[in-house]
Amino acid sequence: MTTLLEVRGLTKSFGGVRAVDDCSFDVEEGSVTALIGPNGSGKTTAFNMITGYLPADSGSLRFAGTPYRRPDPAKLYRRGLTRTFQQARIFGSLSVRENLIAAAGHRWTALLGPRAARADRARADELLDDFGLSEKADLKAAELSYGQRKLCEFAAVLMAQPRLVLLDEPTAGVNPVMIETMERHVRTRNEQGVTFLIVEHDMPLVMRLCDPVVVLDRGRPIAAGRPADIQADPRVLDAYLGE
Ligand SMILES: Nc1ncnc2c1ncn2[C@@H]1O[C@H](COP(=O)(O)OP(=O)(O)OP(=O)(O)O)[C@@H](O)[C@H]1O
Repeated sequence: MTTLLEVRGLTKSFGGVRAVDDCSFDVEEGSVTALIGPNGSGKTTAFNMITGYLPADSGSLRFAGTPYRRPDPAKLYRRGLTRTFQQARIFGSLSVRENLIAAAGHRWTALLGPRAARADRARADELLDDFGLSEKADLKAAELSYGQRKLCEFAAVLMAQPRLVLLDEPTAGVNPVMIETMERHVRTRNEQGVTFLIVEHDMPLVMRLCDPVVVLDRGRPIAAGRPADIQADPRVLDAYLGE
């Protein structure tokens, strides 16, 4: 296996709170890696630093062999690292299809001509079909249900054909059918070669879907390994019981 993402010594404090503390871990290409930990253990802050949405106080990362000291979200996106958010970030006033086309990242589609525009539209329609959203394609995204917005955002981040997708709580607040749907899409894309790093609180889902599992506690990784080993690790049990 090759390492797709190396996180080294990431640290971030907010005032007196050290949210992420000398955090290092790897994401192997082809894996579905989980990042778990009790509430407030620094998962989202780590995601925000990895994707360039928040500057780190110190630390670095390497993605696909390239080091990034100050990662920039747009640059990482073009290189194949993308993410979703806890609260899906979509453009409510655009149609569902337009959200996907916008996410293709071809800012110059108009200049590239109608062929490029047709290719983006065709890919958007293919993804909408895969995600069961074809019937919603022309609706304004604001009209989607909460779970459908999450699906729309997931489909949109696939437009740029990423190598690594970070999902921040993909199943938070969605119904059990939607949880299964999300799981199925992660599995399918992973079989097609997409690597995932997932923050998730639904432990049965993490145990079914993810390997390895990295556990954060107070901003530091305290364990990393196979789901069964993580479940039985006393340090992990202590971290969750102490929550
Ligand atoms: N912008 C901010 N300003 C101040 N403190 C922050 C900020 N963002 C996060 N924190 C603090 O940093 C710590 C880590 O928060 P973070 O949201 O990264 O944890 P988390 O593991 O993602 O939590 P949860 O599972 O509840 O989403 C918490 O103590 C939180 O209150």
